[in-house]
Order: sequence, then structure tokens, then C-alpha cells
Amino acid sequence: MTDLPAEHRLDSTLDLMGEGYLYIGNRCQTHASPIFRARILFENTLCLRGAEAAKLFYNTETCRRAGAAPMRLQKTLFGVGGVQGLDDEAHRHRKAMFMDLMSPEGIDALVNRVNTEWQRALTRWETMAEVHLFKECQFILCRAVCAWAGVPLPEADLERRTHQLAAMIDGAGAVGPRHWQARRSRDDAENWIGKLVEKVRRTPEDYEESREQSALIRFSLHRDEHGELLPIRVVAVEILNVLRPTLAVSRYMVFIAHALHCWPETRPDVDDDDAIHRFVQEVRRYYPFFPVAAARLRHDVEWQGYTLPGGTRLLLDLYGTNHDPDGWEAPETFDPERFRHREVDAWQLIPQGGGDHHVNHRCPGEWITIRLMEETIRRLDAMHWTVPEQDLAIDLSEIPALPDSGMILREVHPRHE
Ligand code: HEM
Repeated sequence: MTDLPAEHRLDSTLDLMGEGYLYIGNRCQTHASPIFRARILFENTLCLRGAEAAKLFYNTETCRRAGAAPMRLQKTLFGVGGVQGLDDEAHRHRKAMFMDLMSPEGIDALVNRVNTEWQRALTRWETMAEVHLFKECQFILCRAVCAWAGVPLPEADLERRTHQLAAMIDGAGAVGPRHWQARRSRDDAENWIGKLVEKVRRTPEDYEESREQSALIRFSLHRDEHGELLPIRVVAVEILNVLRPTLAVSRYMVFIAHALHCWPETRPDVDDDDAIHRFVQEVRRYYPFFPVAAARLRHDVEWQGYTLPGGTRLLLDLYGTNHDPDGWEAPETFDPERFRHREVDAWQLIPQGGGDHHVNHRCPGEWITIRLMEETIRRLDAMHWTVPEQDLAIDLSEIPALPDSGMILREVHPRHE
């Protein structure tokens, strides 16, 4: 590894935390290289960005996930024993359980629930002096996804459960109290879902008929590649792997309102589905969400003239690949039109991972995310809203990033009455 461009600090974790989404991109720029070596969390790590790096990272013969993600992320964001840490047949089998939820009808059912909840919320927003869009979208999504997944959610628990799911995302990259809050939220949420799984398993015959529609029932009765039911805690982790990231789409909903406000000239015609789709793709490319994904090399690999040693941890820069100047013209400009004549391949636009959804760890919720974002444009277009003075800056050193204000809207009411 002597030839690889390298950071010569004893440990670069503080730089990474200080620069956030820009850390890997900044170093790739300085080293004029898509790869460099650094010590992160006291371990030799290869940081990479760009489409060619994504192809290496998502090659399942070269890279594995077991033992790649730091334990502090598993204890907050992912949960222990979930699909994110599996490889090979165990991964493909578990992944199919998620992919089975993503039929066009299944996705429509979730989108319809979200639209109904949005409509309900709008009647309330009309009576409010200010609408905190981020918080409101979290409540909408929490109600809708719990109902969709077959998870009972009494109205009295809505606020508590929404905060728990949100805390797992918010505190994942943090240190100190926010991190510990995220851990407590995960423990509590896993206990909550675990009890529901036990109930389904006590009388599975009661649930056979509704099995098709509900992640709770499907996952509770799912059998692994050896024909065994999954441990209850693991089922809870996987059901939370549906609830938590769906709630996280609230961040993209805020980014859509932010982009419509900041670049009104790019606003798509709502009767033009292609224009709406281009806008959504550009929001997913431009705005920060997941900074990196982690894997480990299974064995020594020759790549771009370097020998990369087996066992080394890789960090693929998702944000940086979406902003890679070698892959995107004027990457720091928000321009949905860039997608008009551009094929989107599996390696260059990777806010939700790259490669193949069935084989790789690419996000199974990508279609849900895109559909919910497209609907958000239509819902926001059907509303009158103004944006009062507020701090709309997005600090790229903060992970996960969001406009400081959470996006406050005023004078909200339906446009076509
Ligand atoms: C807010 C929008 C979302 C973003 C930005 C996002 C992003 C991601 C990313 C970056 C990965 C990891 C890719 C990798 O490790 O290579 C991932 C994996 C995953 N996502 Fe999403 N996601 C979103 C929404 C969703 C939704 C709506 C669901 C489910 C309904 C979902 C479920 C999952 C699961 C289960 C995995 C693990 C897949 C595997 O390990 O094979 N995500 N997502």
C-alpha cells in the first residue's frame, strides 16, 4: 500500500467529523486521486469516490459487509443482526424478504396512505400560524408507514414513536448525549416491535390471510435459507428497517421544499411526470443524506495500479460520488435539466447505494422514496405557502444535514378550493 496517496495523521476521525460530507471529496481533490488511505477510528481505511470506485465496492466477490460497519452505528442506526451486515446467500435470502414488499401495488398502497395523511394534516395546517415542515412530515410518514406495515399505532403513542424512530437517524453519527438517546430509542423500539412479533407467532393461523399486506406478519413468519424462523430481536430490527428509513424520507420532503424555494426557476410543471422525476433525481443527487457506505476487502485486489490489501475497510463516498467532478458537469449547481439527456446507471447516482437491488446492498426502498418525493412536489404545488425569514443554510459538516430551521412555512392553505 506504500504507493497509495495517504493521510499521515495518527488518526483522521476528527477531520472526518469536522468536515462531514466533504471530508473524502476534499482529500480526493488534494491527492488528485479517487482513493486514499487514512486511519479512521484507529483502523487503516481506504476512502474512495466515483463510479469506478462504486463498481469495486459493490463487487460481491471482492467485498463483504460482515464486520465493516462500526458497532456504534449498528447499536443506533441499523440494529444488530440486520440485512445490512449479511453476505452471500444469507444476504440474498433476507434481501428478497424486503424486495417482496416492493411490488407496484404495495408501493401504491403506501403512497396512498401518505397522501391521505397529508390531506388530513393540511386541514390542520390551515389553522396554524406556522408549519414546521420537517416535524409535520415525520408525523405523516410515521402514521402511514406503521399502518402500511401492519404495526398498530394508537394516536396517543404517535409522538413518542415518531421521536424514537427519528432519534435513531439523528443520533447515529453523533457523540455524547444524542448518541445515547439514539441507543435508548433503538432498545425501546425493538422491545415494542418484538412484543408484536411474539403475538403474531403465538397464533400464526389468525394472520395467514393478511400475510400479503403486512411487513409485520411477513417478517414474523419469514424463514431463513435453512428453513428457520428468525430470532424475534432480528425480526424487530428488520421491521424497524422499514419504519425508520420511511420516516427519513421527511428529510427529502424538506429538501424538495427548500429547492423549490431557492431555485423557483427550476420548478417542474406538475402535469409533466418526466419533469417531476428529473427534479427528484436532482434533489437526490444534490442534497446530502447518507455520507458513506462501509465494506471490507475479502482478499488482496489490484485496482487502478494499486495493490489493496485483503481485510482492509473501505469507505465509499456516496455524497462525493454524486458530486464527483469527473462524473457530473458543474456538480455544485442545482440543475434538474442535467437528467434530460442522461441515462442514470447503477454507479454514478448513488444516494441510496449502487449496483443491483437484489444482489447488492442497494436500498430496497429506493422506489418508495422516489414515488413519495414525486408526490411531495404535487402536494406542495397544490398548496399556497410562504417562506418567512429563517436560517435555510445547510451545514455540510453536520451529519445528517438539514436546513437549521427545519423549513418553516406560513400562510398554508389549499390552492384549488
Ligand atoms: C430517505 C430515503 C432513503 C435513503 C437516503 C436511503 C439510503 C440507503 C443507503 C445509502 C443504503 C445502504 C446502501 C449500501 O450499504 O450500499 C440503504 C440500505 C437500505 N435501505 Fe434505504 N434509504 C432510504 C429509504 C429507505 C426506505 C423507504 C426503506 C424501506 C421501506 C429502506 C430500507 C433499506 C434497507 C432494508 C437497506 C439495507 C439493504 C441491504 O443491506 O441489502 N430505505 N438505504
